[in-house]
Amino acid sequence: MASPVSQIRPVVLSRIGQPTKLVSPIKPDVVLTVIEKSKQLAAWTAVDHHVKPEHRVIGIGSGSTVPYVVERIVQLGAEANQLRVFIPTGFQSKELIVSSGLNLGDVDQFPTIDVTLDGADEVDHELNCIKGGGACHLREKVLAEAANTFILVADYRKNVKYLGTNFTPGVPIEVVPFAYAKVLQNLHHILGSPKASLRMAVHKAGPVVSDNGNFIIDAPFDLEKMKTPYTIMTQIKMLTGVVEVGVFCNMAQAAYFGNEDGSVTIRWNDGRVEQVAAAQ
Ligand SMILES: O=C[C@H](O)[C@H](O)[C@H](O)COP(=O)(O)O
Repeated sequence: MASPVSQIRPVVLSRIGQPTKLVSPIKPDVVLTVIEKSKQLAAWTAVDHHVKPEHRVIGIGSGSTVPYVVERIVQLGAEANQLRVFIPTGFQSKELIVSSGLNLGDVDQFPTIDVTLDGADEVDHELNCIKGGGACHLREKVLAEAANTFILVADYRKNVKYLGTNFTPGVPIEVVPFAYAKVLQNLHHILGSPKASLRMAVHKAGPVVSDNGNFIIDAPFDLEKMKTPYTIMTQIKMLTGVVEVGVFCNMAQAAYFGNEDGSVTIRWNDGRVEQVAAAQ
């Protein structure tokens, strides 16, 4: 299948007296700042390491880092991708897959995925992570579980010792709408998150509604509690009305972090940490 972005070339914006700026072809309105460049480095390197020629079913996550995953996959060429099917984690990644000319599938057709690549809001040294800053964590967790290999991609700000260090809105929790007030009450008074709140939409009156028609609660916990993410995750998940919790434990094989200096840090689930030069 021909891809509209199969001939990706970096776009160089240059005006007299101004520094040259790289612009991503897949995000043409985004000048590659250090942070954007870091996301791209992580994504490209992860694709180079984990998307193998024999892979046929590939999970595509959500967020602002994942477009660079798709950018690199498209660079593999139409021939490499023609027998592949790409599974989205929500509306955004579905649009990304379709607009990139890649074949779209769904996890109910392909419950086993070769590799899923996804972003994260924060990742600790044991590869536990917070996800759901974009309200996509339910589908993301399903695709992470369905994958033989689950890989995280992020910029250097997400590489932390303990969850909740830089990402402060709290743990994203998807809840069925009619139960939100009760779940909030339980978070405030039983689980120790007095500032837990319903996520409100920005350009719409009322709450954020997920791709699954549910509400999202953000529940910040103190750092001591976040040092045991599995416990927090299971306690929240036990609350009636909770559909999924944006804490992922023991799921990722590796996390790729693009750094400010152009290198990439790779954390593996066996504790190894590697520093590699960026993908070209
Ligand atoms: O719901 C959104 C997802 O979990 C994203 O993968 C996460 O928020 C990270 O997004 P970004 O790459 O934009 O930081």
